[in-house]
Amino acid sequence: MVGRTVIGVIADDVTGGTDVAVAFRRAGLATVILFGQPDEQTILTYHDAVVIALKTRTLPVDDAVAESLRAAAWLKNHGAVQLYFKYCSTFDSKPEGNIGQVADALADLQGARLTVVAPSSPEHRRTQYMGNLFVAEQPLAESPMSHHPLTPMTDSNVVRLLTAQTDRPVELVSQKTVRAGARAIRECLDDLASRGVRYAVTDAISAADLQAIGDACRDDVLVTGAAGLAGGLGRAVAGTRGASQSHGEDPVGAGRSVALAGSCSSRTREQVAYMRDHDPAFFLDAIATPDPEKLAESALAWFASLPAEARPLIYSTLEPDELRRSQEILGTERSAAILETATGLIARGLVARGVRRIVTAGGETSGAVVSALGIQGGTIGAEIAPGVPWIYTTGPVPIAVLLKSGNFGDPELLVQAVRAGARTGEASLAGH
Ligand SMILES: Nc1ncnc2c1ncn2[C@@H]1O[C@H](COP(=O)(O)OP(=O)(O)O)[C@@H](O)[C@H]1O
Ligand SMILES: O=C(O)[C@@H](O)C(=O)COP(=O)(O)O
Repeated sequence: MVGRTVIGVIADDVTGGTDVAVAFRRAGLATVILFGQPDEQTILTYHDAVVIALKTRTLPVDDAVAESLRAAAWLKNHGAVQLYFKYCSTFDSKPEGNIGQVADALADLQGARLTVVAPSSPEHRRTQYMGNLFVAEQPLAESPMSHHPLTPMTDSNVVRLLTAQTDRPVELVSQKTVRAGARAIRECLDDLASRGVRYAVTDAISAADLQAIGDACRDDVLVTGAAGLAGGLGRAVAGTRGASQSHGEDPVGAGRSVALAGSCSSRTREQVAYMRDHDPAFFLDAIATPDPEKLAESALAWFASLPAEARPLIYSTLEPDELRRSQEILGTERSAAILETATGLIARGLVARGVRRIVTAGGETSGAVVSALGIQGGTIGAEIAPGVPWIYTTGPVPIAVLLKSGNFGDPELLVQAVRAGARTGEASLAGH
């Protein structure tokens, strides 16, 4: 172990926060996750890495910058010497921001000359070559991410995407340099810095590439990327190679379990379709009932009518053409706000009715649930899929939450997650 809080992590959404927390923990660092801005009462025992999971990805730029700086200041006051800005492995952002602006603000706070930008996360099949980001076999802009409800990604080139979000010079560190190893990467970064470049968008297509980048920027005051680089950096900082901390024990055990899905990603659509074939399911129809309180009431009344052993799904997930219709009728932001508010109210109602295990699909959706439940933090439990751990909340009545990124997990994940909780109170991914 490293011996003090060395890495302070600012994640731009809560599923990204859990993903990056797992990456640092797997690297051998004692890691804690906090949701939203901690206050002065937040008690922090000893940790190597502290993740603050925010919900800033789709906020207006100025708000996202202010929230990120506040979290960064807290982390620095609590001992962090290095900051890690975690954004999505598919660089989810609007054309105008706000990854670039948040990175600018954090770089100024840290006095960083040059900052690495590496969204690649090969474990999740996100790779970057010659600045172009791929989702499995497809360029980002041709992948299902081009249909995202809030941040449709229609350009695959990270240098271009970032350049549109910052006035500072951006250059590529290509795969050739990365393959030459950590020393060559470091020399390249130093050369770029001496030429006034401020961001190095760095290719990576394998875990070994990310390890070399992590080794190269081990001492940088600001590093940015997805969970892939966090793993490389974490191992470089910990001085270990893949040492894995044991995960926290499950304090919740068997309990009523419900899945809430708000993601419309292709993987979540498969997971929802699979779960609808296996378990009772309730569709949140925002067009028919554009009032979050009423929508939540009807979902909770439906839940109350189910037998106690049911493991239901409550979802708003739609196919891209249906989603477009919903957004045309209600407006993109209004429909998201209605559904996120409703889902938060439902989560609160479920906990009031004795539910102790909640599985959520979607980053914004998970953020709405965490905030409605007032969850301030938790310990990281076993992963049910790579980057998708159970989190056991702190507080007098702990609950287990599984905050699933829209794109992660096998098609059976939601069904397995609600069953694993109901049967044994535990589910883990072999090998992690
Ligand atoms: N039926 C729908 N109509 C309009 N917006 C929707 C619908 N279902 C979900 N959404 C919104 O789409 C967004 C999905 O984002 P998110 O939860 O982050 O998923 P992902 O992890 O796939 O990005 C949320 O704001 C959610 O409220
Ligand atoms: O990096 C990733 O892909 C994830 O950690 C992530 O950020 C998830 O975001 P959502 O897809 O919005 O859940």
